[in-house]
Amino acid sequence: MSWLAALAVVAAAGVSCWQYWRWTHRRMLELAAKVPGPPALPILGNALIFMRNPGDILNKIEELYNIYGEYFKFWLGPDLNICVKNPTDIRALLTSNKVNQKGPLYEVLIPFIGYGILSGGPSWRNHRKIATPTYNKKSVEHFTPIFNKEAEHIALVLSRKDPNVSFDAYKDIVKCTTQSVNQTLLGLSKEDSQNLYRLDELVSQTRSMYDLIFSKMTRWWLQIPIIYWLTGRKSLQNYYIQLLDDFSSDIVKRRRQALELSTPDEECMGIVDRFILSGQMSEQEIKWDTITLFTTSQEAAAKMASGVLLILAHLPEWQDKVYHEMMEIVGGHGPVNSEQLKQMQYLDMVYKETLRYFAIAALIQRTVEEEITINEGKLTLPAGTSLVLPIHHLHRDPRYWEDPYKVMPERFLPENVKKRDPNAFVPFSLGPMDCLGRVYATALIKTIVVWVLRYVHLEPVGTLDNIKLNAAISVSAADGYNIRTRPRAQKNGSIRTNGRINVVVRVLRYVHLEPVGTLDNIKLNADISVSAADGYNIQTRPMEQKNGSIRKNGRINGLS
Ligand code: HEM
Repeated sequence: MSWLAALAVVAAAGVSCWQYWRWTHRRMLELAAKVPGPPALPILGNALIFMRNPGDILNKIEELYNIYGEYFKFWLGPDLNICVKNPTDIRALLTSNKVNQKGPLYEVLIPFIGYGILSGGPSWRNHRKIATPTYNKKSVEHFTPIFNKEAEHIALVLSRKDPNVSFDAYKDIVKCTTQSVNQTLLGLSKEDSQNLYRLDELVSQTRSMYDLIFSKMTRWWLQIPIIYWLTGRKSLQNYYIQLLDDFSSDIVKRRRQALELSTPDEECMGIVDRFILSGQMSEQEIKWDTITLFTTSQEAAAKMASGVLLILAHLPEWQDKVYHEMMEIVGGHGPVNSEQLKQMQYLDMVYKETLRYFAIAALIQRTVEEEITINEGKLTLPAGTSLVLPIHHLHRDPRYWEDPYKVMPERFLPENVKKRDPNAFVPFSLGPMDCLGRVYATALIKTIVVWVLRYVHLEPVGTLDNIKLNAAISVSAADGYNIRTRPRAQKNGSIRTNGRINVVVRVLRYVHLEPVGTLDNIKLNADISVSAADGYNIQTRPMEQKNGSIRKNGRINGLS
């Protein structure tokens, strides 16, 4: 009997809480009732429809758009989510000062990276302000030599792959972006960068860490602590948190020691130095934002650079276009600079198509802080709504993208861009919480592509149709970025061998070779190894004397 009484009390308390919640949220409920969406269960809302793997979640959202149109709602427990796919409204919302907070799903990131630049919270604005100068155009210019060095190195690595064996380009490219980020954004020396504590472990574990975080975001029952613990996920989380802490502590320690000896120039100062020197952040905050900036940078840039290589491998005519454009503007060797990158229009088109197709942040979420009206005055979003903005779906909306599942860099030809709503392409998001690394990522990724194309010809594996995506935290090709590479020398019998321009080619660039005597019956000397007994006698004539053409001051114009 006493059990029944207790149960009745609990039930009554539950109903009272529910009634109280409905009363305090009556305005939200009233406005939500006007937005279409799938029927919701009590307490759970629509959480069950998101119990699926990361790739399928994108398909489910697409299905809901097809049923309910470009504005629809769903409930995750008591959390009202409204999805908006209208490009004009997306711009208005992302740039509105009524929508200046990240959404509740970012809370799942807090144990890993605390409140800060990516996860939002009270310190977001200040941390972002401190970090921003390292991402601007001038700073990125200073990073060019490091981008070139690391990109050349990885191109050489790719040129040594077996041309008959496919591999996941990401696994190599991420080493390049990691070393680049360490020596630029994080301000580390090459030696420090290569010896960071648990670096390789972190890079190789990032995907499983994202899967863990994403599973907690999308499976409601994992938010119940006892279930999280019982499924072993809590101890896995602890392992990742320790890994992140060890890694970031080592970076901050190294930078503190370096700063005791000297302070880098303002223009090329890394972010960790800025955090330390600002005197406005606790040690823990510095470590959290160091981790945030490390992973957002090296991992996103590597995925996107691998995506560009994958697309070029599958579209040989575009690979040729980009290659020839590169040879014309930059040439076969030497560093590439930002001015040259800007002139490479074909490369830019392929890059943009990659950003569209592999939109790294498939869905972003914000919290509506004050009521705001959209859809030409027809829809009011209540305060407290979690706004879901589907960059992935916007980038595949057939109203703006013909044959959206097809990879077609020509979509970004100027005449095609002109015809399209500019807000239909927002790979870096918009507004005050947009991507900080846009300029940085673009320069690094394009530099990598230039160097790789110089060294190798990219060849496809399988087809490009319907590549499966993994949308956990940041989008990637679920089965990897699989390609084959063939050194350019082997493909067209031309000049590059193991990353060095063949000596003969270099000589031919500088001089015209002329004979001495005849080639008939040359006497050989056969002791130990054969040689021309009377020597290899020739005459040389500098190129400009022969044809008055390109050589100036002993250098080949634009090439050496
Ligand atoms: C091409 C590669 C990249 C793409 C497409 C991209 C895209 C994005 C997007 C869409 C967001 C908004 C995320 C959200 O609201 O939840 C974002 C945020 C951010 N990105 Fe990137 N990103 C890329 C590379 C980078 C790189 C290389 C860096 C660092 C250099 C970086 C740093 C950041 C940071 C710090 C934020 C958080 C900004 C804030 O909330 O204040 N990203 N990025």
